[in-house]
Amino acid sequence: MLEVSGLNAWYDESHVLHGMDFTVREGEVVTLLGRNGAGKSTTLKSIMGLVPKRQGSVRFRGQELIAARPDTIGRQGIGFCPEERGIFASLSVHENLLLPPVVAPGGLTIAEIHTLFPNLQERARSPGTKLSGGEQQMLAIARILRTGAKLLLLDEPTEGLAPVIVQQIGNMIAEIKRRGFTILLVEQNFRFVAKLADRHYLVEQGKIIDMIPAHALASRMDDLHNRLGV
Ligand SMILES: Nc1ncnc2c1ncn2[C@@H]1O[C@H](COP(=O)(O)OP(=O)(O)OP(=O)(O)O)[C@@H](O)[C@H]1O
Repeated sequence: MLEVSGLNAWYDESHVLHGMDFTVREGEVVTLLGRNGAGKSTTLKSIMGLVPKRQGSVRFRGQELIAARPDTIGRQGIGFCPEERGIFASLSVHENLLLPPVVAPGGLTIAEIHTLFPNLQERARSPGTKLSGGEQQMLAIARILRTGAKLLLLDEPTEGLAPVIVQQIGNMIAEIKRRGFTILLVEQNFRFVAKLADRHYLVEQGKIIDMIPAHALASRMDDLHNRLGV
């Protein structure tokens, strides 16, 4: 579904990605693991066309997107949930949900979103500011499920959240996968991704240095703790 090859990215003079190569197949949950500053967020932003300069190849469903603009990339069916979540404080939960344009058929309806996220239904009229961190994260993910995007790029969805909320987000991602969405996930929370993902890519200094399938994760734990510094 997504094939990234030889991806380089820069912020002004700063060369951050140095030839990233990886793939995400339809229906998979795939993670990017790595230390702070390894280039994980920049990889998601580069796929979306949100870095000042990028080179290489990003193919989505066979179509080359390396020269495309962010709105064109979104309309191809890629949804991005940034680390800062992007909830509009002055809008209600319902208004936030309706904000992104529908880009393709097959997105979840508001009724389906409310079934999946009962909290968001209860809070439909509340302003974005009144939401807890966990509710904001759920809203940020729910919002892109509506658009018909089939590949979701999620940047650290559990950051700063309490363990019980992390568990809820995990259940929600498992349910989204069950419904046929494909997910590329950046995470620091190792325990969280271990249960969810099909494969893990290890990122170091702007490159993929290893790929670990889910079944091999247990035997690699010590090595990974050392490499990730967690
Ligand atoms: N907007 C920016 N301008 C300049 N440099 C940036 C910018 N954003 C990130 N960087 C730099 O790019 C490198 C990679 O950052 P990135 O955020 O992709 O790392 P990461 O692996 O996602 O880690 P983190 O979990 O800390 O976000 C870092 O050295 C960072 O300082």
